[in-house]
Amino acid sequence: MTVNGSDDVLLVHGGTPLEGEIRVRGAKNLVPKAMVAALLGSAPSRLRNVPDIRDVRVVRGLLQLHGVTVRPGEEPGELILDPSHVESANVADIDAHAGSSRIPILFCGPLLHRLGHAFIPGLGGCDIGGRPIDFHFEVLRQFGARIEKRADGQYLEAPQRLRGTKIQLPYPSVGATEQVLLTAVLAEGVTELSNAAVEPEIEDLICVLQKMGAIIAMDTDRTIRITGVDSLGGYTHAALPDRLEAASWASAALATEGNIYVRGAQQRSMMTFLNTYRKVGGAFEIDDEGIRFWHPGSQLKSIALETDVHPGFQTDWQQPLVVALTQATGLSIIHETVYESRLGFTSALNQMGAHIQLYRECLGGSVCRFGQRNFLHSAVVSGPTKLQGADLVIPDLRGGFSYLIAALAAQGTSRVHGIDLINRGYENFMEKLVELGAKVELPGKALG
Ligand SMILES: CC(=O)N[C@H]1[C@@H](OP(=O)(O)OP(=O)(O)OC[C@H]2O[C@@H](n3ccc(=O)[nH]c3=O)[C@H](O)[C@@H]2O)O[C@H](CO)[C@@H](O)[C@@H]1O
Ligand SMILES: C=C(OP(=O)(O)O)C(=O)O
Repeated sequence: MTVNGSDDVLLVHGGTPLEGEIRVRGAKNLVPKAMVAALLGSAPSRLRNVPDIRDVRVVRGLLQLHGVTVRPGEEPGELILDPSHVESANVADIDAHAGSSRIPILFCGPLLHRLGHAFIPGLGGCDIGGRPIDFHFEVLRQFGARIEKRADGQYLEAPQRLRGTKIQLPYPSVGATEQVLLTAVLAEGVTELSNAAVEPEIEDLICVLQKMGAIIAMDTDRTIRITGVDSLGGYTHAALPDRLEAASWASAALATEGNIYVRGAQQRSMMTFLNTYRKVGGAFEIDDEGIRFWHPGSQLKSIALETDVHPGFQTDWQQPLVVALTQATGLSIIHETVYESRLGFTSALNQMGAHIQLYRECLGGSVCRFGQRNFLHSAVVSGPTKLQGADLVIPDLRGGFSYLIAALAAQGTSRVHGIDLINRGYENFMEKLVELGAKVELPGKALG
């Protein structure tokens, strides 16, 4: 199969159910962070189940700039990361990665421990809200770091060894929780973090750090206690599978009336999604190797859905599932409580024939942080509606995959622009589409 991932328009001829088997590998929201954790060790680490996605390549490049040797291991998807010669990197070289991903912010703690200073370029990531990083800098200051914002990025230094501290996050931020973990493990003394995020990817990062020699206790009330140690070793770890990618394919099966076996999908990290999938009328069957998702042929049912921090319904599951909800009978209500601007992608679905109305109010069970603040963060989806092919421009990672699903479910041909963005978090997605029988073409290229 030859696929040139740098092409940026995909022609999608819709109307064919996706059927077959694909495999998901390690989670986009864990693997790059486990790679950063390797910086903290005094010995090489071995990370398995690593997907070939852009966020991994960005972190690999940043680690190499800081003297970490990163090479493939013996088995496919294995990386060996050797931090024996960590060194300062040239600011201009780091800055070349500006805007590429959100992971560079997590280099702060490890670099402060290893070098006493760090430079963090402007962050990238999906444009789905303001995405401030104030919690990150506040906690780093509490550990004793000094931070200076300049035009090209953030300059940090640790005049002395960072000290454990007591932290209460204003909101259970995934990134800020990881920032605390990656900093506290080598800080002097105990750190107590309350209102922490507890996503499965965070638990897996804690497993990685524990393998390296860290002492981390998780309470049931979102409190994490970390007892700093003087040094850490390497780890051998198989990354947990990508529950976000798995749910995207599950939504694709539902929207296209298909049947997809997602090898690698795990029930434990997807329980909330599976409950919702069942309420919508989707069918699934779980075995030891993965989960089969399919449309059972009966009408899909409308639901009320609120995104939330784990164990709630993950916000990254929302956009692909909304496409399937355009095919459900009745009114579905979506309340997005994690990001204030994650529903803008629906305007293109409306151009395709969907009926989705956005609201500033908090629709659904609870009032969220965005309630009185003028953000269109609730939606009512009225279905079922037939979708027609259209010209689509991908706005963000999950929105992009949602447009692919919509185009595949639609009658006629769609031109999906900006598809390279999907390579940031979906490994070999075009090969997978072809394997599932999708009729897709890269203009001027062979896809199979
Ligand atoms: C690479 C990665 O793992 N990305 C995931 C991570 O993003 P990320 O770690 O960036 O998301 P956070 O959990 O930090 O953000 C959640 C909310 O907190 C706010 N916030 C966050 C930090 C801060 O300093 N100040 C602040 O106000 C954000 O604007 C957002 O409204 O968790 C999100 C929530 O599960 C997922 O959607 C992303 O896929
Ligand atoms: C929002 C996402 O990712 P990031 O935080 O990397 O932008 C996502 O994976 O859907």
